[in-house]
Amino acid sequence: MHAVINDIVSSTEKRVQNLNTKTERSSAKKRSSNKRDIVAAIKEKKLQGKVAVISEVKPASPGKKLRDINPEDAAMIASEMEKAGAVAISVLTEPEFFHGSTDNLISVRKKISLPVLRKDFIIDEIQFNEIESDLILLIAGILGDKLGKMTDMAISKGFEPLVEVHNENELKNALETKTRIIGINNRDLSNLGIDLATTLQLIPLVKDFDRINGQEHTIISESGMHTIDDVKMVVKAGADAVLVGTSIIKSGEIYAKTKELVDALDD
Ligand SMILES: O=P(O)(O)OC[C@@H](O)[C@@H](O)c1c[nH]c2ccccc12
Repeated sequence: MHAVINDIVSSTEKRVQNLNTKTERSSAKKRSSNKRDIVAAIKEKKLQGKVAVISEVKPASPGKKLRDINPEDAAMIASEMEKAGAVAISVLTEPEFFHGSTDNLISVRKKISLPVLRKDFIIDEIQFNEIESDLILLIAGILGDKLGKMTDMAISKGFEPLVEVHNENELKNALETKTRIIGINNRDLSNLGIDLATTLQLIPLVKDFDRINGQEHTIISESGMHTIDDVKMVVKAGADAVLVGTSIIKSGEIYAKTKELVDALDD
């Protein structure tokens, strides 16, 4: 794997060690019971002819600062995203490489009523006890054969898992878990390169699997989408939702840019 992802994982291992010394393993937190159901919300958006946009509160990506975001800003940004019709809000909580924070997520979740995704590198179950969120990201390429167990554990803690894949092997692994939601990351974590064709290649494999097994996964195309045409392309290919961070944050017009993507299918 590439240096950046290795660095992110080692930095996450240190965070996990700190959590362990704080003995938070015993203070198991369950997500609060008022369920913000993203699967139902995505279906509803689609029925309205709108694009289900998961809009991301993202201060930076590795080596690229986007915008300083403190908890107060995070709530304001998320609130504009909600007004513009976003179906859910993703909040980076990884501190070192993405400049995120758990305080940003707490502040967002208090302010808005949409489902909130915790965007972080989850490698140990103790991280489930850190903070409440509606969804939690599990990255197949990082968890490897721990993916199934971590998915079960996330569900038992009351989280909706979003299992992220980037290639066919990771997808096969993901489809063996109990997740209802598959995220197809167009960004290759090993070199950070973007290729929207990743979504187009993997969607048919999910659809085939679902047809054969009588299942219905919700598919989210993630990363690297900037324009109305980008979004139209992945939706036409069968994506149920899109996850967009950089282009919304960088635009400086959170409401207008989110709305533009939500309305991408309007004539
Ligand atoms: O900023 P973008 O290219 O619109 O991408 C958003 C989101 O998909 C991206 O932040 C992301 C996808 N998977 C991740 C895993 C960890 C951290 C971040 C991510």
